Amino acid sequence: MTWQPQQLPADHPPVNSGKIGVLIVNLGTPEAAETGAVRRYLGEFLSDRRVIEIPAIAWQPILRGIILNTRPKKSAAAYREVWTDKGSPLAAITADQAAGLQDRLGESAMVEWGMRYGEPSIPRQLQKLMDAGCERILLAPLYPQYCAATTATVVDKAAEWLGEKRWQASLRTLPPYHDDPAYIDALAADISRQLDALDFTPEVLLLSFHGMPKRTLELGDPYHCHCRKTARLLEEKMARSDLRMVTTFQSRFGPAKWLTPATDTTLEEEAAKGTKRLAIAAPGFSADCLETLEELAIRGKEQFMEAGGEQFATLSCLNTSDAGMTMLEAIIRRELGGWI
Ligand SMILES: C=CC1=C(C)c2cc3[nH]c(cc4nc(cc5[nH]c(cc1n2)c(C)c5CCC(=O)O)C(CCC(=O)O)=C4C)c(C)c3C=C
Ligand SMILES: [Fe+2]
Ligand SMILES: [Fe+2]
Repeated sequence: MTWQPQQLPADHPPVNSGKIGVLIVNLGTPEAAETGAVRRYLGEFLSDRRVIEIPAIAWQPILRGIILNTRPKKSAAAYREVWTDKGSPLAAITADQAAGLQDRLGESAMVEWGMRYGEPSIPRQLQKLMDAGCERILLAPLYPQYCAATTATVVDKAAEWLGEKRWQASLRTLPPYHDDPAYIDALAADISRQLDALDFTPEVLLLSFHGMPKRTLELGDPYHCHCRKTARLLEEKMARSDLRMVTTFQSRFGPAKWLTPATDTTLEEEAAKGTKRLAIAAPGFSADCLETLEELAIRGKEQFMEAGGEQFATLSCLNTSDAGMTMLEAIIRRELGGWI
């Protein structure tokens, strides 16, 4: 029997289009700063076995019976404090990063953005790229430090989608870039620029990374080591003898032991031991979000000032800064090597 084009499966892209797709991915965020939307988002996020490593039979009753009845109202109030005209900051900034990357890559690749939890979902965006003829796709989780709860779960979700395809697009994934000179240089330049623009001279620069349960370090997750290495390289690169740099971990969740030192207790301890002027940066977050704009810039400031601090500044993440976009373009282009 001779091959007929109409025999192509319905989900097949245009033949030999040769197009390349890039999907940048971040964590996910609620659709609205309202209790119901936050409950739906947290329900999906906190049901991920990569995020909460407790057997579902024990965890789901706690999640459905307690957490989803209490936390969404509190979190929605926090989201309202940082919500923008364009929606959640994390979604708005990620969309802008994709548009900026598209401008920089031009015709050589089609760029989309997606979220691991909520919308636009990874399957939806992978399908969009494939429908547009992309046969090769670079999946780029925008987490500089590898963590099973973030990087690996993005790859799991894409693999789940691939598992339903008869004819799969070829997929590459962006490796962690915690020690990549392009990333360290971008952070050093952007943080130095922001420090120089402050109207005070900080004594301490806190480098606050998202926390993880301590057990994940003991189980072999490289996340903690990646954060420490980023911090060490950044400190070396910035070479500021006038500034004491301290690495901390934020956003503790639940009763288990998390990585230490914790950002909130460090802020109080620093103030208590006499530090008056402090700046805080969050190098592990590619985009500003609830964790930086509310937890650090609002709650963190309150904690430091109430404990005796006098001047406090939260620095922006790389977002769509020149330094950040130049870094993103460089690491994505490198990964597309051989394709474009
Ligand atoms: C056990 C719970 C959590 C783990 C593990 C965890 C890991 C983790 N998270 C990020 C990045 C982000 N987390 C964000 C919000 C957020 N994180 C948790 C819990 C865990 N995170 C919760 C419950 C929330 C929601 C907000 C709240 O109710 O407090 C965000 C911001 C999302 C936004 O909409 O702005 C980011 C980004 C990393 C990098 C990480 C592990 C390394
Ligand atoms: Fe988180
Ligand atoms: Fe938080």
